[in-house]
Order: sequence, then C-alpha cells, then structure tokens
Amino acid sequence: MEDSRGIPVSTTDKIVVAIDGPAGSGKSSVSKAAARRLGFSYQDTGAAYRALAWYVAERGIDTADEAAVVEALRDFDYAIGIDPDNYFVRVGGIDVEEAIREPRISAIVSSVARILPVRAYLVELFRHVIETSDTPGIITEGRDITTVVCPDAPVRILLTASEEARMARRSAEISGQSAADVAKNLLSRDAQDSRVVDFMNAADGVTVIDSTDLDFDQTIQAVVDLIDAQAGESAS
Ligand SMILES: Nc1ncnc2c1ncn2[C@@H]1O[C@H](COP(=O)(O)OP(=O)(O)O)[C@@H](O)[C@H]1O
Ligand SMILES: Nc1ccn([C@@H]2O[C@H](COP(=O)(O)OP(=O)(O)O)[C@@H](O)[C@H]2O)c(=O)n1
Repeated sequence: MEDSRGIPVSTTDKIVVAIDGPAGSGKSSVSKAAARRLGFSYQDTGAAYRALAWYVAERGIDTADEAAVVEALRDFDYAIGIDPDNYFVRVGGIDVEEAIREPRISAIVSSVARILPVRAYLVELFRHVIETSDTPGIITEGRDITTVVCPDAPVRILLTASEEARMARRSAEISGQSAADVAKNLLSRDAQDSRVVDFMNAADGVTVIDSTDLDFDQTIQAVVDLIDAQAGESAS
C-alpha cells in the first residue's frame, strides 16, 4: 500500500496520529483536512461523546444519573465515517451529525464524558476503529488521545490557540447565540472537561502546535509537516 505521496506503507506500519486540544483550537477541521491531504482516515472522538449525550437526552435520561447513562451504552448503536470525504455520525441508523452540535448537546456532553465507565467503553471503541482502519494512516482527535487512547502513537500533537482566537472561531460558526454566550459556554465546557483529562498541557513527547497566528492552511501544513517528520523518524 502507498500513501497519497507514493511512499510505500504496509498495513502493519499504519501511521497513528493523535491530536488533542481545547474546544475551537481547530482539531476537527484541521485533522480532517490533513487526513484528506495524506490519504489517511480521520476519527473524531468528540462526536462519540456528543452522540451518546444526544442518545441519553432522547431517552429522557438525566446525565446526573450515572448508572442510567452507563446502562444506555448497552443499546447505543453508534456509527461514524472515518473517510474524510465521507464523514457521518449515526445512532441507530439516524443521521445525528447536525443534532449533536446543537447548544443543548454541548451543554450536557461534559457530564456524560466525565463518567469513567463511559470513557473506558469509548476508549476501547476508538482503539478498535484505529486497528481496523485500512488506510496507510489514521488521525484521531479529541482530549485524551495523546495520553490515554494512543500514548504510544508515533505522532502526538497538542493543537492550541489563544482563548480569544478559539472563541472568535467558534462564534463565527454558531448562529442563533450571542458571541458572549458562545464564549461563556466554551470556557465552561473546557473547565469541566479539564477536571477529567489534561488537554491544556502537553504530555512528555507531545509536540505543541499553536495556531493562534496561523491561518487554516498554515495550520494544516504544520500538522502535515510534523507527521512527515515524526512518522519517518519512528519508522527508521
Ligand atoms: N488556524 C486556523 N485559523 C482560522 N480558523 C481556523 C483555524 N483552525 C480552525 N479554524 C476554524 O475554527 C473553527 C473551529 O474549528 P474546529 O475544527 O471545529 O475546532 P475543534 O474541533 O478544536 O473544536 C472552524 O470553523 C475552523 O474552520
Ligand atoms: N477524547 C475526547 C473527546 C471529546 N470529549 C468530550 O466530548 C466533548 C465534545 O468534544 P468535541 O471535540 O466535539 O468538542 P469541540 O472541541 O469540537 O467543541 C468535549 O467537550 C468533552 O466533554 C472527551 O471527553 N474526550
């Protein structure tokens, strides 16, 4: 098998890339674009936490009831597209890609993500997706990918950006909410999430890419360059 630049890669040498960072740092959009450029797969792990939050909300389960949320995992029929050109998120066959981004889901997702058996279950699911992906590499992004899901990945990146840049990017995306509300919600979600995993500081061996002063294309290039440099290093 060859990657999109013609470099031979066997499936056993799959290049695993782990990217973490706070909300609005560019993880999803940059990872998807970098994967497309490299002919890699792309796994959005936040979508799984969001989809579970959507599912428990549909069933009228209070996210404070941890046992009920864990119980709901038994029937949680989740599917995600990892082809950057065929991205989808489905629960029980229903397309939830847009529904899981609604503010009502962003408001409850952290309370689902802090439940440890939920994390253990989803971490296994993410690893399974990585193992069974059939492209020369896969970029997986989230909050604990560099530290918990794939601490041994040959390429591990913490993608950051200043609070101002992250809030401005997110509020440009969301209509129907004031910039002040978007900022407040984003910061409160980061604060809640930080209690469970540390995605504000790079763990040992993790490279920081700060996108505050980079435009979208420059950020993609910085990620692709690092993958080229580090994946080559680990193969030699
Ligand atoms: N370096 C950048 N410069 C400008 N805008 C960016 C940059 N990186 C990402 N964006 C934009 O910021 C928004 C938030 O990015 P997203 O990928 O959703 O972040 P995250 O997944 O970390 O929450 C998107 O609209 C994206 O296009
Ligand atoms: N690896 C991950 C990914 C997401 N999450 C949770 O899922 C939520 C949504 O993640 P996301 O990546 O879609 O969020 P954004 O940064 O795109 O807004 C986060 O706020 C976390 O609560 C997590 O706990 N661990």
